[in-house]
Amino acid sequence: MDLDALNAAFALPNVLRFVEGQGGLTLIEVDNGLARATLTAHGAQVLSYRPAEARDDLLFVSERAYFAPDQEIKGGVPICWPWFGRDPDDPERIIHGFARLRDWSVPACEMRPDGAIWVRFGLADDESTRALRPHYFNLWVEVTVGATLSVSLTTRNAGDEPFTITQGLHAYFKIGDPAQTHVLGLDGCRYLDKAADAPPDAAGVQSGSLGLEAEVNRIYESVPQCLTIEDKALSRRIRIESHNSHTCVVWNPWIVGSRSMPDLDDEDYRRFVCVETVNAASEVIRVAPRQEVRIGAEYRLESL
Ligand SMILES: O=P(O)(O)OC[C@H]1O[C@H](O)[C@H](O)[C@@H](O)[C@@H]1O
Repeated sequence: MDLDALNAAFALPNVLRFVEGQGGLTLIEVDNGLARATLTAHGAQVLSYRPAEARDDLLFVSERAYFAPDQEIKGGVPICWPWFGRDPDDPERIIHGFARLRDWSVPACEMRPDGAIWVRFGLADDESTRALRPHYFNLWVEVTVGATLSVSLTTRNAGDEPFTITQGLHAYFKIGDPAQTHVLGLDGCRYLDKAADAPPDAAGVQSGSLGLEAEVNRIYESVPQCLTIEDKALSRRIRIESHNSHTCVVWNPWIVGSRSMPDLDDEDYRRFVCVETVNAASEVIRVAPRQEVRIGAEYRLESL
């Protein structure tokens, strides 16, 4: 990407600049008084967000994450599209779709009246995407870095045939200690249990808050709009407000899972939990010709 051109168009002295990061990836560094954040055009991914008064980052990024043009980055808020989980057309394909492997363009970037920085990333179909899915599309990821962090993903069907997608904002939240972390707001929600030792069609109903004591890999259905991660070790709450999503994936790979993933440290299961705003499982989204659909989430940190 042409960093000089991006900086000439959008840089704001001491507030926003484009730099080259590890693996040659394009990074956007933001420090606007409300928060500090790092975004990358690779996958249109937020890598880091820390509000001005916060001690710790909202997000986790693995120290073993790959930073390379054709790899996904383990951490931050990966964008999963046009399939979430396994591709129903071909389960051998990369999990969670191709959007997070691509370099997105940065067509717009501005400071809002309240001082927040808004960035728009764009991606459109090309020969290689049409080889995987024969769809004509425009995608936008919009990120707002302010007193809260907002991420949204808009899909526009640019063709004449309807298509279906599943998708997700696969947020990796930093935690201080799994034993002192709970996910609140899922009480009474049905879930599909995808943990490695669960039988193929295992399901359950959440009772009370969800603690982290073993592998968790659950797809919760009909979830409320607002969920909370309470983290006593970091003395904070993370509020997650989702839009156009009624499904939430909670994932912590625990010890065996962390050890099995080359881009995670063996101990990383102690350092994050994923609480993902998704359209997945039975929540498949149909996009009619010329129609736009949007999924989004706003993340807010509060002290305990
Ligand atoms: O592809 P990754 O970023 O490693 O994420 C991988 C994980 O994502 C989701 O949370 C799924 O529910 C898990 O089954 C999967 O293992």
